[in-house]
Amino acid sequence: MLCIEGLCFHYNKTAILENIGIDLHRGQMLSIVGPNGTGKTTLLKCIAGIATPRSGKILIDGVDMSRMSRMDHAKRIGYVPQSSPGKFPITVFDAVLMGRRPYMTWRPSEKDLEAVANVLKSLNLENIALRDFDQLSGGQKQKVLLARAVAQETDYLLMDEPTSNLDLKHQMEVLEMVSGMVKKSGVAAMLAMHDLNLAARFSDRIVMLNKGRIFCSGRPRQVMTAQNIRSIYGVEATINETNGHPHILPIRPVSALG
Ligand SMILES: Nc1ncnc2c1ncn2[C@@H]1O[C@H](COP(=O)(O)OP(=O)(O)OP(=O)(O)O)[C@@H](O)[C@H]1O
Repeated sequence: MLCIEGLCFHYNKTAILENIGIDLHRGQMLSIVGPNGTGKTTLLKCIAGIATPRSGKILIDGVDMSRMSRMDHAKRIGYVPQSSPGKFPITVFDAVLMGRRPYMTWRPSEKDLEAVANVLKSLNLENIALRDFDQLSGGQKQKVLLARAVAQETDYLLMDEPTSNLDLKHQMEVLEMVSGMVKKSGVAAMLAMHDLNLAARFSDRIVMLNKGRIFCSGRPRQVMTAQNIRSIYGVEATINETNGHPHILPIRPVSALG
């Protein structure tokens, strides 16, 4: 289990996250939602070890993350950033192979190469395996970064807006794949999501953040209410039920009601 307790994060003197407490169990998909600038990326960066919390604890399977070596952390937590690194002058295959770094010595083993080939196949990336990463489209890059994290074979997968650059088909492909890993392999996934309908459809639980604090959390039906969406997003919305999931239909910004 990934357990976040009383986590606070500041940029200089500005509080960005305050008293965040979240439990993520294996076999669960949890989405973090909330307006722009509310701290979703910062929270994922704290768990990914890129940002250092001012206080609070992150326990990974009972072990305090702050006491883990970088390699131990990398064997447990995979992270797919929101945007790709600036220049990344390597092939797609090599970019995905970087996910195997925690397991490799100075050269990849047969197992590493096989793991990369399997991930490229499952994400339909085989046909671009030898292309330069820098020359890919935004959506292709996003899938390659996901492939790199999947090749890392961690128990916990963090994804920052994993569908933001993807067309409809690729959004479904990526979320179906992650959902399959969660259900079949017992991986736990935490996703920062802007698309509330995709979050409602694929998540077991949703945490709604507002101004760096947890506003509410629970099953999609408990969180995706017209009242919560009005309070947090300032949007009047109708919530319908489609295939057993809440479906949010935004009507208008609350301020435009006059
Ligand atoms: N390097 C930084 N220095 C100072 N403040 C920062 C820095 N990075 C982010 N922030 C601030 O931290 C707050 C939270 O940002 P964060 O990116 O975590 O929000 P978010 O919920 O992921 O936003 P979005 O939905 O727009 O991606 C914002 O107010 C942002 O301006």
